[in-house]
Amino acid sequence: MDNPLYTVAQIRAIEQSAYATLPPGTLMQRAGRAAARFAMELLGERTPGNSRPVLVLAGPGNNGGDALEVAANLADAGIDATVLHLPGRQDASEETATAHERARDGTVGFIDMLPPDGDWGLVVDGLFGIGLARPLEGALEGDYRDLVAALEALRCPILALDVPSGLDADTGAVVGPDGIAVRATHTITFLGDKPGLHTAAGRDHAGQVRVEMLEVGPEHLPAAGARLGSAELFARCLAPRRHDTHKGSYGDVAVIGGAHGMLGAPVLAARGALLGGAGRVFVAMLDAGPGYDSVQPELMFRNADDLDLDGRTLVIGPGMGGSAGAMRLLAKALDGNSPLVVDADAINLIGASPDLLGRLAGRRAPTVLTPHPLEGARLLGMTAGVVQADRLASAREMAVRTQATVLLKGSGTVMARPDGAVVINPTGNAGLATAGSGDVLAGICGTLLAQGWPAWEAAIGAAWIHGAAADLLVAHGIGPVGMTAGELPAAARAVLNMLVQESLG
Ligand SMILES: NC(=O)C1=CN([C@@H]2O[C@H](COP(=O)(O)OP(=O)(O)OC[C@H]3O[C@@H](n4cnc5c(N)ncnc54)[C@H](O)[C@@H]3O)[C@@H](O)[C@H]2O)[C@@H](O)CC1
Ligand SMILES: [K+]
Repeated sequence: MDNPLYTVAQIRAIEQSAYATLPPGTLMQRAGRAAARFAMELLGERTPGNSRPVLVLAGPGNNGGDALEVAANLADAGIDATVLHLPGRQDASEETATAHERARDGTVGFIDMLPPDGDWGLVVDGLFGIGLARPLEGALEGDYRDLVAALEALRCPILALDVPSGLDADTGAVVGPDGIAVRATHTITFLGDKPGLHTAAGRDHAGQVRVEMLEVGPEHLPAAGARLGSAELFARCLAPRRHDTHKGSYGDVAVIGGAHGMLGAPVLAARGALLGGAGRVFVAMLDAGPGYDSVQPELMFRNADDLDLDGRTLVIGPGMGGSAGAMRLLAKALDGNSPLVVDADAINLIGASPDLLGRLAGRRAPTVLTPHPLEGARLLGMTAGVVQADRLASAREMAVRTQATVLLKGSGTVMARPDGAVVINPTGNAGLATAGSGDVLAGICGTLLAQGWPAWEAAIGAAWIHGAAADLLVAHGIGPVGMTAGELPAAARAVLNMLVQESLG
């Protein structure tokens, strides 16, 4: 299944192309019908026979027109719908004006302000969609800010039309330095899915996303530069294991890191690599550390300076620090021909050294970088805030500068390639916001490279499997609160085996 993600500019182009073949207002009417159906599903799910009214928030533009259509459709279905309409200063479009008339002519109720004691069965957010041009603000502009803040206190489902109001559909950032956006439980998005619903603040604001194409056919759709991840994107790498194999058949991983005081990081990465299926896994410590891992005694511990790096997949950086020794080892790893995952301190070192960056960009072997936003920011010479403001553009820029596959961690992990292709990972949860989970991810990425996966599939697969492992743990009550990184490798192993099993059909 292909899950394209379109920019606002592309959605506008799809709209224009489709409108050229349709009578005016058709798409808005279709959007209104589809969203009203979704609203009724949500009302039905809550309590059968729920008679609490639906509050529909309608803004000044066509997103508000969609909302008015929803209200009219709900009223036609006998549902008590109340519209809070904030018309704005400019004239509404013809379609929105028509939708307004339709709602006015029916049994829809209209109010001017949110009653303090409203008891709603559902709120429909049709304030702003892809036309949001600036942050939501106060009094002069119709009290959008206070209205959205007041929704936070409601306990009913909130269905956002197209995009939760206040969220940037391209980036997933809340618009404005001190901005606010609707926190929806569900979003029905029109004419194609949008990256901003799946990364940065997007996942928290969009809730569950349903894509509604409004009967617009594929001939109107452009090529997407970004897509939402799925197991199908790496399915071709999921080979069942043959009987006649041995540990050498599944690759060696060496995790290089572990300066004094940070010895756990490479061990976590190594456990991720081992349970992810590599034949043999080494932990190459920079400083004297433990001789073995009592939890996972299969791991082989070496001094980093003594380990032969050739013929192994390397994961370099976890807990590595920034010593001269670390730098020397990193230069050696970058110059070699081994598949490589560059993580944590190794990324910081590259960010501070044009020489190391040059060696990285000159590599030929498969290479994946796994920065979190701050490491990514160091690589680009900017702040983490700037990276987060546009995660897709930042990841693309990192991929261009490093000529490597980049996996930018965070809610809605973004994978980017130097040619500009982007995938946003859909799995995972807040349980991953814990020390060491990134080390395990680097280990999983390394183990997939060691088993022969190309860099792109290894990055997409590692993010997907790591997130799905966290989702599996949550399903068993292990998180999101209190999930630990050490619990991830076994869960990732379960996910990987399930995927292999499923790939057999
Ligand atoms: N693109 C399409 O083909 C379709 C679009 N539809 C809907 O139309 C929406 C886009 O409509 P519009 O382009 O009218 O844009 P919006 O309805 O998202 O908002 C634009 C309006 O809001 C005002 N505005 C923007 N930011 C503001 C702010 N912070 N405070 C106060 N006012 C602000 C603008 O001046 C303009 O009047 C989509 O998101 C979707 O919901 C649907 O009708 C289906 C078809
Ligand atoms: K909206």
